[in-house]
Amino acid sequence: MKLTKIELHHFRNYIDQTLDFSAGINVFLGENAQGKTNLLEAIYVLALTRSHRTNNEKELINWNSQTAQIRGILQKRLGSVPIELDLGPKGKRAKVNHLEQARLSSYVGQLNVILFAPEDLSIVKGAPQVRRKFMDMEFGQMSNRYLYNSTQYKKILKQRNRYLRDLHHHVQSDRVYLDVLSDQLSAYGAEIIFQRLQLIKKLAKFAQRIHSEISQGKETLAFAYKTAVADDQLTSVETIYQNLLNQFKQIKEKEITRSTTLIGPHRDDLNFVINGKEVQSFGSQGQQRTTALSVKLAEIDLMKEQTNEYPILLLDDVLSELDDFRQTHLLTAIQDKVQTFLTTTSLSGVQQELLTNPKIFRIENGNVSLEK
Ligand SMILES: Nc1ncnc2c1ncn2[C@@H]1O[C@H](COP(=O)(O)OP(=O)(O)OP(=O)(O)O)[C@@H](O)[C@H]1O
Repeated sequence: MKLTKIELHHFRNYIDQTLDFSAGINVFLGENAQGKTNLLEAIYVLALTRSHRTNNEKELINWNSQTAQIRGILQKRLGSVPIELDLGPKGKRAKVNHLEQARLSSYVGQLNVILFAPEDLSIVKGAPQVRRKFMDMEFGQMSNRYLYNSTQYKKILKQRNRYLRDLHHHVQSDRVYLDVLSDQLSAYGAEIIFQRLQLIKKLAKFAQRIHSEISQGKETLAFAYKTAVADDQLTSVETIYQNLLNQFKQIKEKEITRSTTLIGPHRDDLNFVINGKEVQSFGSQGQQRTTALSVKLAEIDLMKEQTNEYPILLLDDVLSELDDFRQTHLLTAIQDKVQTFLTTTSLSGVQQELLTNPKIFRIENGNVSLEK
């Protein structure tokens, strides 16, 4: 999959901007605070309908405007597909082939992106929510079912937490309704956990091979999914569902006292293990970086396997964070396969011989010019 063109209207500091992209490497080059990341963000938002760096969508719209539009032309195996996302005070509207989509979840997945930013280097050591967000963002793009389940799960989780609070403060007393919410949460939660397990297994297979290559055969990387559901109950959606439901019955009083849902995929975690030891606790900085890189590269392969198209790679100021050896791995792995967009303040820290025919866009205060 390639993004051949993008049009921005009133998106951040871009008033009216049209850019034609190379199918290979595209570089957004410029000083700080000129609008490089805004361009990557526009591609990310066009793909996922939400930003990777803000939950406040108003921030995406130019300060002097009420609405913003992002349009893109995708080149897929089966032909060219125009997509469009409109942002405004009434929310978001998405179009594919000029047809408005009733649900955003049916739109996500048209354009698949993988973002690699310096924060991703903390995927190993960072807080568990970083890894949960990672799973939700990646798996949601690969599977509409996953995206639907996690949207429903979040909705019911919110309701359930509110209801637990009400029970705690005696605003409500009907425990049967709590059981109804527990049942619904267990059903969506079981789907999510089961799908995560399956996709993690596939992701691990690719990551293992890549990690072994980068570590020159010295290290074996494995993934461990941490959940409140007992290992021997993880065999099917049904067993996970029953297990969650039973646990909810047992911890009901505790949850009311704490006014929050204590188990489920929103509390789960993903751990990385090298040669039998958890990288989180024991890994060196180098091992953590190699793990992060292996996971990112594995995502590309997994997305290709799941969707039959290579995703687009967005590298936000990350090359300068990687040493030559890891840079070489990254750039060789994507060469001639994956359309890439990277931001940098300078090309001097980048191994330019590995950037084949890059199209270089110079960004100055929201103005874009092509570098000869
Ligand atoms: N909603 C908005 N409307 C207008 N301008 C905005 C808006 N949001 C951000 N900007 C401007 O965008 C610029 C920041 O752009 P961006 O985050 O892309 O920086 P960058 O070029 O990636 O720099 P760095 O290398 O520091 O990350 C700032 O000048 C900021 O004032």
